[in-house]
Amino acid sequence: MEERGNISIHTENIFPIIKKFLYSDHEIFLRELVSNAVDATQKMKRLSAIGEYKGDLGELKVTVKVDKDAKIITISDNGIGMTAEEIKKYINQIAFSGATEFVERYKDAGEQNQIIGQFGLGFYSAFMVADRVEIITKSYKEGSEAAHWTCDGSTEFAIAPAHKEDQGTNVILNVAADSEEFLETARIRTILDKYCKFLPVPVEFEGEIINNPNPIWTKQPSELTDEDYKNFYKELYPFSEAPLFWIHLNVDYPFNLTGILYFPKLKNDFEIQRNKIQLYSKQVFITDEVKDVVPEFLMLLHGVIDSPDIPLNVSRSFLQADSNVKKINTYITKKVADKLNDIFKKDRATFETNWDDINVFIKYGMLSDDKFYEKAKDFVLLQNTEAKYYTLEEYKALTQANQTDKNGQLVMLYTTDADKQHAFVEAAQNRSYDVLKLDSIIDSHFIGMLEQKLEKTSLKRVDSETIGKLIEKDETKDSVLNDTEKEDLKKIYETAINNQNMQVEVAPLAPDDAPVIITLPEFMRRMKDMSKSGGGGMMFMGNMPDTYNVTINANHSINQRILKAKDDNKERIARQAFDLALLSQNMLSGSALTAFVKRSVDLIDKE
Ligand SMILES: Nc1ncnc2c1ncn2[C@@H]1O[C@H](COP(=O)(O)OP(=O)(O)OP(=O)(O)O)[C@@H](O)[C@H]1O
Repeated sequence: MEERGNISIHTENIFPIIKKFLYSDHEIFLRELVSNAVDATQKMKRLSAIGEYKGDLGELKVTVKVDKDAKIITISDNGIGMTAEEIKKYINQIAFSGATEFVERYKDAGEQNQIIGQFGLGFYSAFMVADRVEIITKSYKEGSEAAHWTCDGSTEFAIAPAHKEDQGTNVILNVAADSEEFLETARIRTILDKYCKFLPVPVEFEGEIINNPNPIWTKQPSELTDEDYKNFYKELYPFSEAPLFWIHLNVDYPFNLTGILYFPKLKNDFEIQRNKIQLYSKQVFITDEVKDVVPEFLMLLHGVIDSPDIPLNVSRSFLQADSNVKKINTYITKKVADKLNDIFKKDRATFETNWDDINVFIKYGMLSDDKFYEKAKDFVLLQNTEAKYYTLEEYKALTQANQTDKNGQLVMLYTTDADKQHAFVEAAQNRSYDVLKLDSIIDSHFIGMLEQKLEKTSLKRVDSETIGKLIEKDETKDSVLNDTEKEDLKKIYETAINNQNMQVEVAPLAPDDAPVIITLPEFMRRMKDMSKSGGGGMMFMGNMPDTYNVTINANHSINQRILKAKDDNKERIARQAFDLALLSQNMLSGSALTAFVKRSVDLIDKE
């Protein structure tokens, strides 16, 4: 006999809310219904395991079918099914989650975490796409009668006896006119692929099993080979290059979390590579926007995190304040640091080979997270121009004796472009100084951080001063020129250069140092860099022209020759020497370059 009734008071406003609130995400109905079907089959397994169900389980499976002509989507399972009473209780009284009762009854059997649904939207999300929903279901309980429930999206429902051979549930959606896009098999396949790819029970669509019910993150690391991890990466990102290495996460206290994080080969465009971590709850895909769950600097990693303890359908600000999320954040950071330390200790060669790809994570992490800095300071590497790698400690040991200045400050030299700054790198090497390669965007911040954290240490770009000034020692160099000669030389050069932004100075350098050296002071450059990246209230600096220091080597024979040259030739030679300095730094162009070439031809012609 058919029975009619009203869905409980809680539901008065639920349908408009479901339709409106979830408007943008209608496709989620399929995730919810397939998840319910999967839960029902899992419960069956559970009942069989604890001896409550003695029959043959058969092949537990969920099937999704689309009948475009009849405008119907059916989600079927051979799980526990429901009696008419259970439908009334679990489906009609929607505020009363069936899972709660299930857990109550079986909590002593353990593993109830596996059973509780956490997705919050539930069965009624079906009404986002259907104007009539039917359930035909038969309980696993012996002698149960099948039941047929129908509801048209109002608060009224009908329930009647039905015929169904096997236990299990068919949820039948009569798709609404405004949702017919979901009758396209391609669309359904895409949705299944997104949310159901790793559900723990086989899901069939169009005669095929579309999921991998045993993804590797649910297994023990000891069961898995490197090949397994690499293959899984391919499964997740079919078009990506093989990952460098990975971390298998596995924790059950104080929260539950499993997963695998991969270190990808980094491309230049970091933005594109973000949001490559997928968040699951009990193998159901939730989102790939993991901001707040994963520390910012680790968002460049790829992979999967699965946790039933992450609150899912809550607002962002709540997520940030959630204590589980904070713990998860800390845990992941620690695991990543430990893993890196492990590789560094066990296989430094591999660590060095991969440095180009991982240094951005590590530096970014050190900059943004003090705890990570504390761990990473032991394995962060500095690379010098000879492509050798040192830890901070090792590098200090290497340079301390030779590169400590007269004030006891250790000066580490670096280049941002070993080719362009070649003359300066060579001048440093001539003094047996070591030069680091710090050339990525993040390095300018990294340099600042090192200066703050390392005691009595500064970093200077190799072309920011003449070598004698970069690392000032106590020794004073004798000058071959007296003060009047120096003053004369300065004036000759000033006239020859004729540019206010070039600060000329005459200094006694080594005779084999270059005759003219042009430098952009470290302080000036950093301020300009800062204003370019919009920080530090230094915006005005960005518009100022670069002011270079031009150091004339008093001890170089050319400069002595200039003083002795005929008056009309003095400035010509000075200009030529200055242009050569510009040339060595790639700063000579336009009419100055043309003039230089002409002058050079003249000079050769005269020889
Ligand atoms: N395919 C099914 N087979 C058996 N029981 C089902 C099925 N679908 C739903 N149910 C019952 O209906 C209840 C309500 O489902 P609903 O999806 O609204 O909430 P839930 O699954 O408990 O929690 P969630 O909000 O996570 O979905 C379930 O707990 C379950 O007892």
